[in-house]
Amino acid sequence: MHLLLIRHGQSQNNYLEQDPDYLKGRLPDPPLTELGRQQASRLAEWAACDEFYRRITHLYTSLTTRAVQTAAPLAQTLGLSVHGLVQAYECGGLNSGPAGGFTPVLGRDHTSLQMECPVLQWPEELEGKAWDGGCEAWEDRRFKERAANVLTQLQAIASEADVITLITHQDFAQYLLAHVLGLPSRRGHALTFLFNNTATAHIELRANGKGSVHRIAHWINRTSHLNSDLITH
Ligand SMILES: O=C(O)[C@@H](CO)OP(=O)(O)O
Repeated sequence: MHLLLIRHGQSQNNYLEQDPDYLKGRLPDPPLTELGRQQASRLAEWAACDEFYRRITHLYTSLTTRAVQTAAPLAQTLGLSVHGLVQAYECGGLNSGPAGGFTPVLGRDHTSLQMECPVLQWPEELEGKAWDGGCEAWEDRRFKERAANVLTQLQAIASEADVITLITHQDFAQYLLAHVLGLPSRRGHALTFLFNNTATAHIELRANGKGSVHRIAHWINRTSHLNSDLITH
């Protein structure tokens, strides 16, 4: 299986991170900025012309607004539906942030998120319900467990030649990459891999015929679809 991880485009929170009042202005479930939408469009345009991206067989996304908005142009270009993956959200889940006492915040429902991405398929486990936002304590073991679950879910649906794409988040991608590459565990906020907005990471899991699997990192943090003035972190 080929796993293509994509970080969402620049969100309003990513933009605000340069502001000293960031923690006060932080939104629980921020939308993309105009620049973030441009990044997502560039990725879709790139995908239409790139041999590897045109092989994408499945599109999955976290149920945050910024991830679903990033999925929309890519899905349209590739003519694929987008499947919501409950556990692919950012570490910590949706909450009001430090200024709001980290109060849990509910996620959106299917109808509302379909306004961002009409081809969004709702996860069966949430049938008739909105996403609960996944608010969780900041504990390394939770993120590792979620990353392992997400990869198990994706591997269960994938055949060897499939290219499975998941739109996810900077911190959670660190756990996914560590798990899929078999790296030692990381702790806290330290980043192992730079993962810019709409950057991609391509990891291949290839059975070697002797009962084990080769893990091949083809690339991490690729932003070939963006001019340098569109690269943000
Ligand atoms: O939650 C966030 O704001 C950041 C944390 O680094 O992650 P992402 O922008 O990838 O969602």
